[in-house]
Amino acid sequence: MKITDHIKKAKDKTLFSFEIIPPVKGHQIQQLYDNIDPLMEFNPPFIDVTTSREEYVYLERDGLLDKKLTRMRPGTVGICASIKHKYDVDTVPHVLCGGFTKEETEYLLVDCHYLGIDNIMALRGDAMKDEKYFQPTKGGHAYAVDLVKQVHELNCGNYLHDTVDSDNCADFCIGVAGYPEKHLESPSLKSDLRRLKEKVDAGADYVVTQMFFDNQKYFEFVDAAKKMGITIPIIPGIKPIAVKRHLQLLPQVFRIDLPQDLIDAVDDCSSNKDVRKVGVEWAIQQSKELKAAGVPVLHYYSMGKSDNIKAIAEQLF
Ligand SMILES: NC(=O)C1=CN([C@@H]2O[C@H](COP(=O)(O)OP(=O)(O)OC[C@H]3O[C@@H](n4cnc5c(N)ncnc54)[C@H](O)[C@@H]3O)[C@@H](O)[C@H]2O)C=CC1
Ligand SMILES: Nc1nc(=O)c2c([nH]1)NC[C@@H]1CN(c3ccc(C(=O)N[C@@H](CCC(=O)O)C(=O)O)cc3)CN21
Repeated sequence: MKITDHIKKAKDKTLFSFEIIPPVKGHQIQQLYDNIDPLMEFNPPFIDVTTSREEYVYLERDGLLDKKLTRMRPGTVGICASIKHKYDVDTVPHVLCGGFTKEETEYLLVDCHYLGIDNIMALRGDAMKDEKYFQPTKGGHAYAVDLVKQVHELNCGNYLHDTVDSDNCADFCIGVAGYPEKHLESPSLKSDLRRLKEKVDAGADYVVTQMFFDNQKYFEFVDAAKKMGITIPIIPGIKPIAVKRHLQLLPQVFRIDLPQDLIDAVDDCSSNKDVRKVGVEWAIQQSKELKAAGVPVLHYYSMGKSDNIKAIAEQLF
């Protein structure tokens, strides 16, 4: 079922969802299930599965270093299919521009259609680890808006190189990313919102936000988006701080600000076990306020061990 239909069906009730990252290849999918199992009692209507960029690895061969390009965490669509089958929930694969040609993306979308996947998160993707800026892949899209257009066209039976007149067209519901504190490459929040509006006009059905730790930023973003004519659901993304290092890492990687009270509380912790507790408590307070404001879904970035997401969900769902 489409995310937008889940939201409509829930009426004014706030739904619970989360996001997971595929295991490093060669590792067991059971690890993933072990972290999903405890969250299923909160009835997530959907689970997102991220896609990681390919990266360079250096292999030693006969005393020389051989540079190879490889994807460390492949399997997004397969994991979506297996989770959908095992738990009977909708799954949302993250589809990236970076690392894929348009043709590869078309085939991936066809797989999703055959697998009964109804939702696609359309993203540009980050720069590769050793690149300073995002470089479009040869034959691939440069911006998420172009990927949204491709999915939208495919929904209409318009493939890249042929049109199919069929009553069995895909009908993907399309999610896109939004940035309450603007995307790192954008010159201003307003320019970034204009880009978001372009994605909506191209066919996006809902937005999931970048993590934020100050709800005011989300509320202002939603207001500004509405003023710009964006009326689709804007789902807040929540990440509980888990280790002291997140104080530096999260602002650096995601270009978001942390409120001083949260920084002080984490600084006062003598162990990462205490930091995890502070992170959970902060996320609970954030979630309660967002739920009271009537957000459609609370979407958690789990990305690993799910004990903290469970502790939050227990207080809210
Ligand atoms: N791997 C994953 O699962 C996830 C990744 N992300 C990351 O979020 C980041 C951005 O992705 P999206 O928001 O989907 O990308 P996007 O293409 O919508 O925007 C990327 C940047 O380009 C700008 N932009 C957009 N269209 C433009 C145009 N025509 N001309 C000039 N600038 C333009 C935007 O303002 C923004 O700064 C990436 O770093 C992506 O990987 C976000 C969520 C999940
Ligand atoms: N720019 C960007 N890239 C992404 O891949 C991404 C977003 N934003 N925002 C939405 C989701 C959330 N994602 C993530 C990815 C990693 C962590 C995370 O906490 N990672 C490390 C710290 C960061 C690092 O070392 O690179 C961790 O400690 O778990 C959280 C959310 C993936 N998505």
